[in-house]
Amino acid sequence: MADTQKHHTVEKIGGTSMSRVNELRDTLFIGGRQDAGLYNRIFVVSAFGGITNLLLEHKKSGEAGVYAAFANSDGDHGWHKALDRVEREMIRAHVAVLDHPGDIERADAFVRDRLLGARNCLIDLQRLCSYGHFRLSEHMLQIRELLSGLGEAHAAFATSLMLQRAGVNARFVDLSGWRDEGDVTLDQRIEGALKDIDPASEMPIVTGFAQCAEGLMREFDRGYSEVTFSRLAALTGAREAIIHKEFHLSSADPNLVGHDAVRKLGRTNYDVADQLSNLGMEAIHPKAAKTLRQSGVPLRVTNAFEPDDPGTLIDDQPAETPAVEIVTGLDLFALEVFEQDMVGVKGYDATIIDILTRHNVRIVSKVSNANTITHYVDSSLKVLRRVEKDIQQKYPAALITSRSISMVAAVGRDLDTLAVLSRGLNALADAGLEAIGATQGPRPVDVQFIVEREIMNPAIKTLHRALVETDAQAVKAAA
Ligand SMILES: Nc1ncnc2c1ncn2[C@@H]1O[C@H](COP(=O)(O)OP(=O)(O)O)[C@@H](O)[C@H]1O
Ligand SMILES: N[C@@H](CC(=O)OP(=O)(O)O)C(=O)O
Repeated sequence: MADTQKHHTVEKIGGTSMSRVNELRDTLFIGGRQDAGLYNRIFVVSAFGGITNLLLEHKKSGEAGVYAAFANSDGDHGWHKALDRVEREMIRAHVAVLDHPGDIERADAFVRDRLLGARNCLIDLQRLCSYGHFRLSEHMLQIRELLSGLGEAHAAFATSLMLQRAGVNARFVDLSGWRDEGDVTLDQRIEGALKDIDPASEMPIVTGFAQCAEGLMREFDRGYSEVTFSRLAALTGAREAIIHKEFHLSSADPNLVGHDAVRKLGRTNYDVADQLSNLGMEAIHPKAAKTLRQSGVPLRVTNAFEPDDPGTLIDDQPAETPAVEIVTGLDLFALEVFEQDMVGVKGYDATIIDILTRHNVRIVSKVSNANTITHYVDSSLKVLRRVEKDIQQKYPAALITSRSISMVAAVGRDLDTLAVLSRGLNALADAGLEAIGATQGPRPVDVQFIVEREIMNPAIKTLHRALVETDAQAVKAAA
């Protein structure tokens, strides 16, 4: 790309919206724009909805995709079926968004070519590793990267076909490292790919996955396309970084609480965005938020399907009026370690954390008292069993239990004057819902309620009604 421009924006489209990318052609991409007005926008796209789940593993349920099937295959070929399924679903995804038979044919060929390449690569690797000198385990990360890159490359390719057909000078920019030899950093990968592109007259459609020496997967794992997006925005000095979502960033999931009950977040800050990421809401990947914040690029989250609405601006500003901004929930496990001898002895917590870190378990929150330490963790039960075994080995007398629970959190800026904890508990009790626990830290940015999994959704609705809808009415009445 020619010298640093301040005119352009970098815009990300997530998987859910990508599955409807045809609806965005005449609005977000083209709309009323003509000629030069179309450009100075760099798009970073995720794989079509559900494709990465099939390539790797399901983000929520953990159900095996190609990667997981290959990793557990012990030389058998069960993963081939998983790859066949990816092929069918990729084709289904682009058939749903492309109109022209010529484009569909090219996209079909693209899918077949890439999947055949990936399949052969995995077969060769499996054969090589049957010799014993080569360990499959040493290549798992590269395999994960090879597989995930397929999803974004496919989506970016199909989108550029769609736009070219509509007369846009769109260009497919593949950062996935396909058949590429170079060992480049993320910055070099991005700069190399953009160096001969003029965004003032071309619209780059960039893959959300970028193959690089740091290993996007190793550092960030799922949600990586926001990392590519934010790095690209920072590196090119974008005027604004924009994430397009299926809905406005709302006070709760509109699909759950109701489209009329939720309200759009007009503005919020990075502190709130970090809490949301921690709760799996992915308003933005925390590492991506950091990059944008540090480089001074403003972040906007919009509804992709309402391109005239400015959406939510995320910056470093404090709140104008304190309020609960979002109610969201997450299924977790409560890993409880109880030992009478713990009282007054140091080191238990550090040991548990050590073990959790070794097993790569994400800690969402924790509570402790004299003889019990409970970590609320985002993990599969399988991994948690290994964690329990390791802790038990260290502390043979400890009673260790893992219980499935949900955490429902109310997040907002400056919550300290709002009595969120007590009002939330009362609202739950009034609705006949029991909280197993509740916590509020000294920094007034979130309050967490622990409930049984079966009541997570009713608890979200109840807390949203009490803490967002009622407060909004009160503010309106007072005005
Ligand atoms: N507070 C919220 N605001 C908006 N959407 C939410 C919220 N909480 C959950 N969601 C859900 O997130 C889903 C996916 O969001 P989106 O960011 O568009 O997808 P992707 O992660 O694929 O980019 C939406 O369909 C919506 O049901
Ligand atoms: N498709 C990848 C990368 C990503 O960030 O997706 P999305 O933007 O749809 O959350 C994943 O599911 O992890």
